[in-house]
Amino acid sequence: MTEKTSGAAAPLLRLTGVGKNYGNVIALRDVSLEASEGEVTCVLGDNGAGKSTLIKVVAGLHRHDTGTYEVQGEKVAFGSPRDALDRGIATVYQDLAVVPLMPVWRNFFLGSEKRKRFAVMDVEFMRETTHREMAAMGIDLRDVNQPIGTLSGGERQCVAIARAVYFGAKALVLDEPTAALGVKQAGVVLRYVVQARERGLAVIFITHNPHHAYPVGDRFLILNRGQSIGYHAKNDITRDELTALMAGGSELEELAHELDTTAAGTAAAKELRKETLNP
Ligand SMILES: Nc1ncnc2c1ncn2[C@@H]1O[C@H](COP(=O)(O)OP(=O)(O)OP(=O)(O)O)[C@@H](O)[C@H]1O
Repeated sequence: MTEKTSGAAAPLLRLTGVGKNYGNVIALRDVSLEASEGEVTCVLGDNGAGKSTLIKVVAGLHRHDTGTYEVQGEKVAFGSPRDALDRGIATVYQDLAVVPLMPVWRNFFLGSEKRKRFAVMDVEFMRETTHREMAAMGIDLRDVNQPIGTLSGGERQCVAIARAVYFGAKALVLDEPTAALGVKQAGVVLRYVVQARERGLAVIFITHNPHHAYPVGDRFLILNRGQSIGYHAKNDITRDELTALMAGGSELEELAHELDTTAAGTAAAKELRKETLNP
């Protein structure tokens, strides 16, 4: 477990025994997690595991029904994403709310435009700032005037991350930022995740890919059907163990067991077990 030198200081964000129902669907049950400055907490889970619901609680879109949510040691129950943002919790969704035909800098400042006297937009300032902030995160944009729609998916994610950092986020919640990306682009985004951590943010990184989570994560929460099936610090778990847990360990064993009833099936079951433990 990565011990913080700050000793007794409360983590930036802490969920304890949180539950959330949609009518009689239990989307989350008794889930706990912490996110501290300068750390990446990964939340892993398959479809329907409860990842989106967890994000919505953290981001202020939904209130939790049970358990507690604390920010810097203070209990909160956000009524809207604005409340969460006011406490420094910024969420970057996979389907980024960008205006594709507008320049990168306009998207960077969208809704928070810098103005000079007589409400005239300070375009120069916004262009320079966008370029500088992107460079600080390790991306050298040739032209901040280019429409954001011309950037790659990975670069667009990076603009959103840089923007959140610039506007003072203390905690950054990333909703499957690498899901729709190829290996190279995913690598670019992972580099940003590390950058955000280096800049002292508490990062919550939602993903279903243990190969993306493991290299950048400090803690790992694995969800399955709304419940935690593991919460580990990096030095408590290997990448292979994380992958096996994520693959739904017992479910795969069940699948292998079913396959293992004929000679041909035995070979496939063996393969499946091997795959799960040594991806
Ligand atoms: N608005 C809703 N009303 C009813 N049930 C819901 C609602 N949103 C989610 N659920 C249910 O809650 C459970 C958790 O869903 P959630 O979307 O949080 O999972 P997820 O891990 O994000 O999955 P995915 O990766 O497929 O988005 C699922 O069984 C889902 O069907």
